[in-house]
Amino acid sequence: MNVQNVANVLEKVRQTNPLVHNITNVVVTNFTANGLLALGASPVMAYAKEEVADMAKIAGALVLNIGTLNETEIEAMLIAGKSANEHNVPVVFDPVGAGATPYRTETARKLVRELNVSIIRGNAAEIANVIGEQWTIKGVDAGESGGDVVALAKKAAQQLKTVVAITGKEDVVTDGHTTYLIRNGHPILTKVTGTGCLVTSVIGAFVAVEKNAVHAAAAALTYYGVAAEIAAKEAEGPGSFQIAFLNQLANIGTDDIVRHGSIEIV
Ligand SMILES: Nc1ncnc2c1ncn2[C@@H]1O[C@H](COP(=O)(O)OP(=O)(O)O)[C@@H](O)[C@H]1O
Ligand SMILES: Cc1ncsc1CCOP(=O)(O)O
Ligand SMILES: [Mg+2]
Repeated sequence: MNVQNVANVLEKVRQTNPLVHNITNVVVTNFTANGLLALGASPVMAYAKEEVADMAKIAGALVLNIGTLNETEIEAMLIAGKSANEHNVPVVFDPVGAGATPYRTETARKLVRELNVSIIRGNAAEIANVIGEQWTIKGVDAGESGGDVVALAKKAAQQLKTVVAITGKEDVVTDGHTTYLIRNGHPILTKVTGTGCLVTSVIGAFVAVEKNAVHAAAAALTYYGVAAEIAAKEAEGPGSFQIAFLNQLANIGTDDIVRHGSIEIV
């Protein structure tokens, strides 16, 4: 996977407009739908247990996010996830806040235990908590906490038998064997709520068209980071950044990714 491959996967998303079924949190719902539309994907949010199995099976990917979890929603996630698994629809999981409360941690573990998750995407602290590792958060950016993020990602991938994407100052994607490091993005992403949740759904759109889950996640994170870098140049603060970022998710193309993308195997 190199920058040209990243651009190729992006073009495939834009040409095929994959349906991404999200069961996500109430904070980020609108931003996620708009971000997926800007990318060129087709977002749908569907939560009722009566319909999630039917929606998941026609989707290109199912994205599960426990940001504002409750029992009704978790029940729907399990029904949707089992339907996706039966119909070979990839499941992408964001364990928002794992470690913050026992309920979140236990629910995240239950979902990865009971479902076949293709990709789990979180910050370092969340991924560490899902696998029961100690991880100290210093400041906002868990990725800067001094721990070995690559080692953590590999350990999580081997333990959970899934592709793991850890985001932060640098992003790591691994299946436990092949590991990519992506050095794109901008610190202002941490000043807009939902930028982690949106990138998980963007990974969903990419894995809908690129079946190699490591390649899909690495491509999505590179594209996302480049869009953020370009948007940050024209933003005065978090407010105008959010708008500029949505614009750049739609506007950037092959040239921008080839020029600014930073993706390497480590
Ligand atoms: N310090 C940083 N510098 C550059 N990009 C960052 C930084 N922190 C986070 N990002 C980017 O912000 C996006 C969201 O990641 P993150 O903040 O880790 O998610 P979450 O909000 O779930 O904790 C990712 O694309 C990541 O690469
Ligand atoms: C603030 C908040 N509270 C519960 S979910 C949520 C959004 C988290 O979004 P992200 O993980 O993308 O920063
Ligand atoms: Mg998050």
